[in-house]
Amino acid sequence: MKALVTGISGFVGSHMAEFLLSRNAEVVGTIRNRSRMNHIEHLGNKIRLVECELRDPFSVETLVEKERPDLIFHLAAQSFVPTSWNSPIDTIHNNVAGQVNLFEAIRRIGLNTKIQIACSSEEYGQVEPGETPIRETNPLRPLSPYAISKVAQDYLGYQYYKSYGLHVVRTITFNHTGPRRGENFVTSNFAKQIVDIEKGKKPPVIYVGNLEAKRDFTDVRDVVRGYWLALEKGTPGEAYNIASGTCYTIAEMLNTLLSFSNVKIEVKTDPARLRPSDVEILLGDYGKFREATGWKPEIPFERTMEDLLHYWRSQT
Ligand SMILES: Nc1nc2c(ncn2[C@@H]2O[C@H](COP(=O)(O)OP(=O)(O)O[C@H]3O[C@H](CO)[C@@H](O)[C@H](O)[C@@H]3O)[C@@H](O)[C@H]2O)c(=O)[nH]1
Repeated sequence: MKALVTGISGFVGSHMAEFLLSRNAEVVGTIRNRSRMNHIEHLGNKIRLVECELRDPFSVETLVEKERPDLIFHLAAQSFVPTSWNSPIDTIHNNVAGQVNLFEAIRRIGLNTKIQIACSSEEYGQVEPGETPIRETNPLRPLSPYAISKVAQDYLGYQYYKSYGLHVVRTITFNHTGPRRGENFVTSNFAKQIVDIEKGKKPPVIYVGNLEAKRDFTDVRDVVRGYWLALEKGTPGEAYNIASGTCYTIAEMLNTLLSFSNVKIEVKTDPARLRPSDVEILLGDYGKFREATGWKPEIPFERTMEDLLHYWRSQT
């Protein structure tokens, strides 16, 4: 079983690679010339890396023709919401063109590859009272260029299944975190600030943005198991929420992190961390995915938060 992971050097990609190796899959991953390798160095020659620029159709077609994977986990993306306001066209081009190039390559070469695509709960955007927990049937009211790029990826998955019969499974993943989460994202950002304070690298002040937002966090290690099950048992063309079914305010998430540390910290709002529009609440109903695959989250939120702090403590 050969699995291709796009974005293998990223946060989710590195966990996906570890999971696939535990299932004895042959793992090939795409990197770009500027990719950082620190998340996958420990995997050594257990995985094979191929340089591929997903925005370039020739690069993608060459890769797909040569590798002919059985499974694709399409995780490469510009995934940070604030960046999408600074460079909306780049986010949309990167996320949408990369996926179209993959789909077109599979279709033109005529492979039966099963493809998981990483859609996002950001697509739901403005969620009205009474709509939580959010089901896949909820209207999409995206609130950022990033969310728009994910709506496009999501519906391209639907369209390529309907038009050409491509085996695409659309996973709509709610927030996920754990060791190696990039430091821009809120859980890692706060964990790293706490660890920097513990190590005396910065004064005991933690800078924050909107602490009122509510998010549904799943451990990345549960998420990648979900992606595997999505291709093993999911129905092509369908969209599935992957979530924990519980949500916390960002303030509660911060307090959970602080409960694992001894430092006394002052919390200050940094206006630069506030967004033009922020999604107020994301709380997912994963019943459809559970029904189809048997998946449920196994790692409790507190353990994820503690592991994240341990991760940052282990970094120099
Ligand atoms: N990044 C960040 N966010 C902050 C901060 N303070 C408060 N927040 C709030 O924390 C929430 C989560 O922010 P992020 O961690 O940046 O994630 P996101 O915008 O929810 O997007 C993540 O989840 C999506 C799925 O819903 C993913 O698709 C996306 O790639 C990303 O992982 C947002 O409401 C944000 O305003 C801060 O200092 N930094």
